[in-house]
Order: sequence, then structure tokens, then C-alpha cells
Amino acid sequence: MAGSGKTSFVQRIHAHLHQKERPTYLVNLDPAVYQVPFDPNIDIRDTVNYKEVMKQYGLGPNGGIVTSLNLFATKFDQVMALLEQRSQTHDYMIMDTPGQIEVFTWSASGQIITETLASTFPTVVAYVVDTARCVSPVTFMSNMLYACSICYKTRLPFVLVFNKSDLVDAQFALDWLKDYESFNEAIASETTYIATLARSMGLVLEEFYTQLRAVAVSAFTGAGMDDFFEAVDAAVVEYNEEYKTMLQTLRQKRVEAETSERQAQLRRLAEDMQSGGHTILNARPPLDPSEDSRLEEESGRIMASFLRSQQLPHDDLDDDEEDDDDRHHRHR
Ligand SMILES: Nc1nc2c(ncn2[C@@H]2O[C@H](COP(=O)(O)OP(=O)(O)OP(=O)(O)O)[C@@H](O)[C@H]2O)c(=O)[nH]1
Repeated sequence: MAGSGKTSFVQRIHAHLHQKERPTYLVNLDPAVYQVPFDPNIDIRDTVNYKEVMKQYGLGPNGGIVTSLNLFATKFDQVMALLEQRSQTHDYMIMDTPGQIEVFTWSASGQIITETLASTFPTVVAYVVDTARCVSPVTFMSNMLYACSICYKTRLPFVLVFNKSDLVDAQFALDWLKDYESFNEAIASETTYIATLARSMGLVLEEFYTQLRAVAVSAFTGAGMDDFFEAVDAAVVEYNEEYKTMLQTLRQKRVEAETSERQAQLRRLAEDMQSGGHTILNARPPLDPSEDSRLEEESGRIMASFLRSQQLPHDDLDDDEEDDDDRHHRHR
């Protein structure tokens, strides 16, 4: 959430790991941040000029951030190449994201960036909450709904971070997560519609809470950092055991869907040519270039055999596109 202390927390993580002599690689993904209190290794502001984007496209602040992120996402393969290289020497890579949920979590570029990272590295989402803004059970509930939506959107291992615990002890929030009755008691005196809704939502989210790792920290004092890294380590185990398998299954399904779609297209093409009609093929990006060239060869063969069956003169066929079987067949 905006102002919850994400940037300060990133700075604290960096300091904490530096003290333990564990090198970290820092990435700033917020194009609109004015000043970053650490020296990022990669900074979106070096690639995209947020103010210029706003001016050129006639956009407001949020539109400017989304468009800057979109532009950056188009170059994310270069960032990944760098990260993969640096992962040999760095234990942790930390991405500081823009605060507004709609411009990162719910944007296409945010999803591309998150999924690309997660397809290569064990990736953990840390959702930073301002504890002082959670004291009211209703605001606590709205924060938990955000957390839940991010968790289900990214489907990545998740750590809920109650920051600014130097200002307000976060124990009340950890208790509300563990024990619905204590939350219910806190909200019992409120009779507004929104309080009743929050009570019902508390029941709905009970299942979600059981899977949550929640820690109390202070980016200001450094309290709770060991708890945070314990939670991150557990989240990495979860990534390796569950997310990676899910990712591989999803990839496999996508490849299978693409292959069967291509085969259907080839069948339609062959049928269409036999009936002398025309088929407009859907233009779909190839998943795998070698698969694509194999299919091109196959469609070339079908085309060649169709033309032969129509007894077109030899010169109408392009020799380069024939395979050995076709050549052999015609010489005979
Ligand atoms: N007391 C206290 N203040 C904090 C803590 N963490 C951050 N702050 C203060 O909270 C304010 C916001 O902190 P940032 O780190 O800029 O928050 P952010 O989430 O990155 O902000 P946006 O990028 O604008 O969304 C600053 O004034 C920080 O000094 C903390 O643990 N304790």
C-alpha cells in the first residue's frame, strides 16, 4: 500500500543482509519515486522518463506510471539476462514496486514482470502494511482483502509484513489473524453496515489466514528482520515444492493446447485445399521456433502434395521448400 514503508523496508533488508555479508541486488520498479534512499543496481528511471511519458501521451500520474511500466516490461528480457548473471553472486534480489495496487498488481506489465521473475527464480511477494492504519478492525479487513486479492492474483508464496511496529505493537493484528473470536470481539461494538460486512468477511477469510505467514517488523529500528527472513525461507520452500510444479504443469498445458490448435489448423487447411476453398488461419505467436519450422515444413508438404494432385507444372513449385521425399517422388 502507498506510504506503508516499502522503500524504507527495502533499505532495511539491504542493511540487514549487508551486515550478515550476504550480497543483495536491488531493483527500483517505481518510475515516479522522487528519491530512493538506497543505490539501486537497476532503476526503471534510467530507462523511462516518467514525466516525459505523461507529457507525450497526455496522461495523469497513474496513467504515467502504468505506461512507464509497460515500456519497461518490453525490455524486461534484458533485465532478466542481467539478473540471471548476477544471481551467481547475489543471494537475494529485491524489487521495490510502485505503491498503488492497480498500477502494479493489477496491471498487465506488473503481471508480466512478476511471472517472468517467478518462472526463473524462487519468488516471494512481501505485502507491506502500515500497522498504525490497521488498528481499526474495518481498515484491517480492507487491508486483508487487498492481501488476499494479491495472493490469489500472483499465486506466489506470500509474506504479510506489519511494518512500523515501533509506532504501534502489531501483536493485535497477529492475534486477529490467528483467532477470529478476538477480531469479532474488537468489532462487536460497531453496528454499521460496513462493520457487519467486515465481520462476515473475517469468517470468509479464515481459511486464507491459515495459509498466511505474517510478521511484525520496523523498517525504522530493524526489529523483526530475523522473523521476516525465517518466513521468506519457508516461502522459498513452498515455491520449490508447489509453485514450480504448478508452473511446469501450466507450461505443459499451454504447449499441448498450442500443438493441438496448430494441428487443427493444419487439418482445416488440408480440408479446405481439398475442397478448393480458402481458410483464414488465426495468427498465433509461435511457442517454440523449432516447433514452428517443423509445422511450416509439414504445411509445405501438404501444399506440395495438393499442387501435385492438381497436376500443376513443376516450375510452379519452389524447389527450396520441398523436402527430399517430394523431389524423389517427382523425378520418378
Ligand atoms: N516510524 C516508522 N516510520 C516508517 C517506517 N517505515 C517507513 N516509515 C515512514 O513512512 C513514510 C513512508 O515510507 P516509504 O518507505 O516512502 O513508503 P512507501 O511505501 O515506499 O511509499 P510509496 O512508494 O509512496 O508508496 C516515510 O515517512 C518513512 O519514514 C517504520 O518502520 N517506522
